Amino acid sequence: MTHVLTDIEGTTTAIAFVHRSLFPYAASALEGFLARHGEEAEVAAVLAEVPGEDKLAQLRAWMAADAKVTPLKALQGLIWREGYKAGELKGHLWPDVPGALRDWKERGLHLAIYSSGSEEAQRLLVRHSEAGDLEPLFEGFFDTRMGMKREAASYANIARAWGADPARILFLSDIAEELDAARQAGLATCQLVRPEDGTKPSGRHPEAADFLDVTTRLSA
Ligand SMILES: CSCCC(=O)C(=O)COP(=O)(O)O
Ligand SMILES: [Mg+2]
Repeated sequence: MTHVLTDIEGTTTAIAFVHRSLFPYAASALEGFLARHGEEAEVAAVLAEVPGEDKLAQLRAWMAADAKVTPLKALQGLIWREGYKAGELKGHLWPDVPGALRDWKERGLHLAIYSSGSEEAQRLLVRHSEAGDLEPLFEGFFDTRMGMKREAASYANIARAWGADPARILFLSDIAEELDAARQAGLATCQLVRPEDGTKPSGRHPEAADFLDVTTRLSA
């Protein structure tokens, strides 16, 4: 294995942090953020991708459905940027994650993230993590612009963009359907089955309880 591609929610980071901190933060800040920044080019460009007249209503409907749609994920990233910079947010990483990532990097492994969260949201979470700035450890931050996470073509797109042989990429996720799609594209897979997140083993992918388990698998 030469490359490790990791999911965030349920893999590096507690599901509870995403659903009880990040998402509520964005939901409560949304209306004020649009009032302050809606005319700015960066935000207006995202809003142009939101269908219908009532952008706020559409965004709130997507939030309620946890829709993994690119314009919502982009806007959440812009809102979280304000929160991280204000010190109101800190990126959660499970205790086993920072040391393992540094170890893998020191071994010469290439590291990247693939999440439905936008590239901006990914960078912010690891830059402002509880373990400090881990952004330099990663070569890539792939999001739904590469495709949806349950589609095999997305992983082929990522391997091509990363310049990596799919068979030498290990994809880490908690979601079996994402791992299925990655396997279909020729990637190696490992399901993170973190008891703290209540993840259920799929029984069709190799499993790890944490990143220390993954290190053991990488060393095998
Ligand atoms: C980068 S932290 C925010 C994660 C996020 O917005 C999200 O929707 C997570 O979805 P995933 O498909 O990566 O579990
Ligand atoms: Mg996940």
